[in-house]
Amino acid sequence: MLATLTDILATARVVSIPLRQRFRGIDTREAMLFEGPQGWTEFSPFVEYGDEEAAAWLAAAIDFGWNETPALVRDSIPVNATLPAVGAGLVPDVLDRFAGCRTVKVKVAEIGQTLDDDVQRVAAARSYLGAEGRIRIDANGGWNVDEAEHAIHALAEYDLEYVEQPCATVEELWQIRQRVKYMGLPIAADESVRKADDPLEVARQEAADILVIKAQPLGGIHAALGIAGQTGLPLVVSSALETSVGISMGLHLAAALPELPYDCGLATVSLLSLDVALDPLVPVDGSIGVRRVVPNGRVFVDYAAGADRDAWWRARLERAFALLDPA
Ligand SMILES: O=C(O)CCC(=O)C1=CC=C[C@@H](O)[C@@H]1C(=O)O
Ligand SMILES: [Mg+2]
Repeated sequence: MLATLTDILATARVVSIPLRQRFRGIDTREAMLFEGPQGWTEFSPFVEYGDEEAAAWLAAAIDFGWNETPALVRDSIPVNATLPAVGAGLVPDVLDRFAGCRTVKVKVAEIGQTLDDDVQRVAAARSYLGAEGRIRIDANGGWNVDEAEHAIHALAEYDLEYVEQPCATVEELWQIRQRVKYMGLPIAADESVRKADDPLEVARQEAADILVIKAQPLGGIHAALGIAGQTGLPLVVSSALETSVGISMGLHLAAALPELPYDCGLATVSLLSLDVALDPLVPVDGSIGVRRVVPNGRVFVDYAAGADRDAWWRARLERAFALLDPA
C-alpha cells in the first residue's frame, strides 16, 4: 500500500531526546514519528545526512508503517550492550543499563582519544563481563590499515569476538582482514554496507567475514532481507540509534532472518535518557521481545522538537519523499 505525503504529515511528530552519554558526536537524538495502517514508524536519518541518503530511511519508515511485516521465525532477539567512548571509570554504570547482556560492543578510535583510552575501556568491559562474556569493537572506519593492525594487537588480549569497520574503505578492510587472518579474528563491515552504492560489494571483494545490516539505512525490512538473501555471510542486525519505534523495525528484521548467529546491536534505547514508549524496547535477560510500540502522547509534548527543528524535519521529509521511486 502506498503512503502519500498527506497521510504521513497527518500524524507526524518530531521529538528531540537527550542521550545519556555523547554517542557518535551527538548529545541529542532527533526523530520524526508517524503512524501508518500497520502501526507507528520512524524516520530518523542523522541530521547531517543529505536527501538521497535520507530517502532510503524514509522508504524504510513507509515500509514498516504501510506494509505487512514478513513471516517471523523467532519472537525474541538476543542483543548486545553498546558502550560509547566513555572513560573507563564510567563503564560499569553504562553497562548496568543493559540487563543480562553477555555481549558488549565497545566504541573505539574516537576522534580526540588515544589507543590507550581504547585499551582501558575494553579492559574495563572485560572485567565487568568476566572471562565468558563477548566483546566486539567498532572503530567506525577511524583507523588506517597500520593503525588498525597495531590497535588489534593491543586489544586482542581481551579476547575479541570481531572487529567492526576498522578502516573506512573496502580495499583497506580487505588488507586488514588479510593481516589479521592468522589470529582467527573476524572483520565485520558496517558503513561499507549501509553507506555503499552497492551494499554487497564488500562481500564480493571478500573484505569482510560478517555483515552488519540496519533496517532504516538499507531502505527497510524487505529491502534488507533482499540484501541478506544474496550473501552467504553471517549477519548482525544493528540499530541506527532509534527510539523504540525504530528499534521495533530492527527487531522485526532480525526476527525474519533465517539464521541469527550473533547478538544484535538493538539495545540502544538504553543510551537514551528517556524513550517515546511507555514500555520501551530495552533488554530483559539479554534479549528483547519482538513487538510494535505505541508512543506515549506526553513525549510529543514534553520532548517535542522546537518550532525551527520541526519545520526543518517537515521540509526534509518533503524533499526525501520527492526522491522516492513512485513504484
Ligand atoms: O551495534 C550496536 O551495538 C548499536 C548501534 C551502533 O553502534 C550505531 C548506531 C548508530 C550509528 C552508528 O554510528 C553506530 C554503529 O556504527 O554501528
Ligand atoms: Mg558500526
